[in-house]
Amino acid sequence: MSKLVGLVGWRGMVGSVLMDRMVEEKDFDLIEPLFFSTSNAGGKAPAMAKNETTLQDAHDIAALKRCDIVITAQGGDYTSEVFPKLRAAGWNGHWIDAASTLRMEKDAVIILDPVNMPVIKDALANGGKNWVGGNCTVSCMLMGVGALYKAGLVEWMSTQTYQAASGGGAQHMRELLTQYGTLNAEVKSLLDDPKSAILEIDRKVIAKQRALSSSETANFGVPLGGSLIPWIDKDLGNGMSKEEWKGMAETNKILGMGEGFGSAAIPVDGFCVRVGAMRCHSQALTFKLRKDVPVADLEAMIAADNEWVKVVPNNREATIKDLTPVAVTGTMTIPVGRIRKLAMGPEYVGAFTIGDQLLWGAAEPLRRMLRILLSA
Ligand SMILES: NC(=O)C1=CN([C@@H]2O[C@H](COP(=O)(O)OP(=O)(O)OC[C@H]3O[C@@H](n4cnc5c(N)ncnc54)[C@H](OP(=O)(O)O)[C@@H]3O)[C@@H](O)[C@H]2O)C=CC1
Ligand SMILES: N[C@@H](CC(=O)OP(=O)(O)O)C(=O)O
Repeated sequence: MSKLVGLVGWRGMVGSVLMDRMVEEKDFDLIEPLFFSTSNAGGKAPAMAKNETTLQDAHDIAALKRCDIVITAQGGDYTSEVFPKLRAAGWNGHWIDAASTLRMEKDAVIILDPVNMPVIKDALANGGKNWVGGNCTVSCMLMGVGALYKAGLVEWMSTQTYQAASGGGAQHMRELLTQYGTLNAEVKSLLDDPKSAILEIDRKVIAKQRALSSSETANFGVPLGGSLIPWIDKDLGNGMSKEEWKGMAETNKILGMGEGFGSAAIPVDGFCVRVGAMRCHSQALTFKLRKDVPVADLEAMIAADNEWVKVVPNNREATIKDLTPVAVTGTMTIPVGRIRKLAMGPEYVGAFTIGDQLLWGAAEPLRRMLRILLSA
């Protein structure tokens, strides 16, 4: 008999991408889905429903308890409220979650199976039941350059990120586009006149950016269109943003290294920056390798690591064509390019990588974990 799989958060942005991928990969052929809602219990479940066509109340512990597996992309507040109650009620099913809430819990595994299948298998063999998707930036980075970690080559890594508006959620994407629209409208007549002075356009744009209404900056707090914001997530009070903290903590946990695994953690640190891209997170990486390895060998290792990674030749033409958010958005491809030795010495290597933060950064690891559980 098919497993009963509860789906919570399926109509949100991450959830919608997840549903699309599940349909594409025919995951629904293998399960009996039970759709939940926090706002429309009793309503009609989406077309993927089979026998269970009524939306269940996502806060109804008894309804959730019926499920063999629950997948949620509803968000951290939902997880904080419902997950402890569900476990306390004696539910022993598998919980697959997109939110960060449980990620660093001892009994939770951060799932990214092309990178850490051994860690997942080990946890499964030991009765693991809690599976959490990683931070989008970390997951996309490891899909690209995980090979260097697996080979034990990385002494440390520094990341400089260029994170898209979608990381904040749907409203942030809308706000970014509204800001771009407002700025364009402000100088439209000057742009239409090829003889207009660029410095006048520039003056008007900066004046408008500084005067954007509070409703036009309600989500980011400041203008992002035509600007950037070098802070993402909470202020940890020690000069570090929470997004930056996740880089080292999650990279090591995903790889089964550092605290809790009886080995030294690999240092990962840098700056996380919000830019005016829509839904792809990009990162410039600096590696200190444990030894001097030729660039061609590094490229070969990266290219052979998984079926989605694609090495982009380090030349201008290939880079501007294939190594941009516009090229990558909506695809499963993880391009890694700009791979070259840096001036600091032969063990120092630079690379640039991009991933769709709603696919590999959020939805895809969840549906792949479902498949792993179904085939276990
Ligand atoms: N955004 C991101 O980049 C990432 C997000 N995550 C995690 O996933 C969680 C969900 O994120 P995200 O998908 O962006 O959140 P959304 O705000 O898009 O969706 C969350 C929920 O909001 C409710 N909702 C209310 N109004 C609407 C509407 N107009 N359209 C769709 N849904 C609506 C839905 O619940 P209901 O149907 O019950 O009303 C939905 O499941 C995050 O909180 C985070 O924990 C993880 C990785 C990346
Ligand atoms: N913080 C990420 C998005 C996200 O949801 O991250 P996390 O899953 O670690 O909370 C960003 O803003 O780009």
